[in-house]
Amino acid sequence: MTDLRLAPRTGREVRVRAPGKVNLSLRVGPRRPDGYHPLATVFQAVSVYEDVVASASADLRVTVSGPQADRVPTDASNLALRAARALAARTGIDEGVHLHLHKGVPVAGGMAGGSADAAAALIACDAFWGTALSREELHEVASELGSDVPFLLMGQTAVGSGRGDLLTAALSRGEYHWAFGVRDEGLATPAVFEEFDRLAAGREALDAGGDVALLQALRAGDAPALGALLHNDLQDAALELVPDLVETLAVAEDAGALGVVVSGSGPTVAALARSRQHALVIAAAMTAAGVADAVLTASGPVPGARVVAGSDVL
Ligand SMILES: C[C@@](CO)(OP(=O)(O)O)[C@H](O)COP(=O)(O)OP(=O)(O)OC[C@H]1O[C@@H](n2ccc(N)nc2=O)[C@H](O)[C@@H]1O
Ligand SMILES: Nc1ncnc2c1ncn2[C@@H]1O[C@H](COP(=O)(O)OP(=O)(O)O)[C@@H](O)[C@H]1O
Repeated sequence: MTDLRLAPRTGREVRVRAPGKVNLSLRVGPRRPDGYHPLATVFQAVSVYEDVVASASADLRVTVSGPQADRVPTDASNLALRAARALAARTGIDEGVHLHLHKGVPVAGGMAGGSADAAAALIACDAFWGTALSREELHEVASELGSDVPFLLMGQTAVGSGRGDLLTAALSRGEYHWAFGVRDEGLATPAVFEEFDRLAAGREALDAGGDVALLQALRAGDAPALGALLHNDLQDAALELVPDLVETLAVAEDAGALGVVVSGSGPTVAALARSRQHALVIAAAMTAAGVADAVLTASGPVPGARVVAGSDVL
């Protein structure tokens, strides 16, 4: 029998899980003087996850695992480290933490994996350091870190305005099933907004009331209606930068998707399926046609960043 006193002492750790997202609708207005664009968006959190573990360390440090880990910076620019630093500054904490990120969300794919890491790191460090911020305070820190971070704290379904950080929960009935076509080569969000500016020069102001029918479809749990209403103003810009995405969208549509759309700033393609089984069929069609480097299936809506286990391991 193992003598527990001889086992390595791994110390206390806090585990947090945060989801990725898809923008069911993303409407973009003209660039503001501060460089951001006003958005009217409907977010859905989906069951593609980032797992973050906080444990003791003398300094602030991050390690990363998962299929695309080599594409994630581990220096001070890492969004999880930035989140830890922002929380420490706000609460006057002068302690270290080691954050390990296991990434399930595609990197630079328009599904907000980095923002999910930031949201998860906020929850993890808040529990690890015992700073016990309120939801409102966490939301404030989150919105300083990035436009998408507050939604990954909140999860489920929400309408976003401002630069995407002002949120109102939206009613949604039932479960929606997705297939995602992922590219090895990501797209940088600022580059896609720049391309949008180039294409949209002179276009109308933001159509903030454009999602009434989509929100009604969500309330009714009407997946076919939702599929027909999926919308992304950044899609043309993403297609301009990665023209092959047209084929990915077409293959998913031919496989019977209820609707297809580029997720956020892309290049991930999101296809709404009739069922979990149908999502697997669409994913297989994308793989067989060679129009995606990897495929994922998921469902939504799911909760935002939350502690899944925290223990004192002796
Ligand atoms: C496009 C969206 C849609 O949900 O998602 P992703 O595709 O990145 O996942 C988001 O607006 C991205 O949010 P996030 O990735 O947090 O962006 P931020 O860090 O705040 O901003 C990165 C850059 O994107 C541009 N940006 C972002 C948000 C916004 N409303 N207008 C912008 O012009 C700006 O150039 C900014 O410097
Ligand atoms: N923890 C992180 N995970 C992923 N990317 C990160 C992280 N921290 C910083 N980044 C940087 O942010 C970029 C985009 O982040 P990500 O959230 O994955 O994509 P998107 O904004 O398209 O949803 C990456 O290319 C990477 O350089």
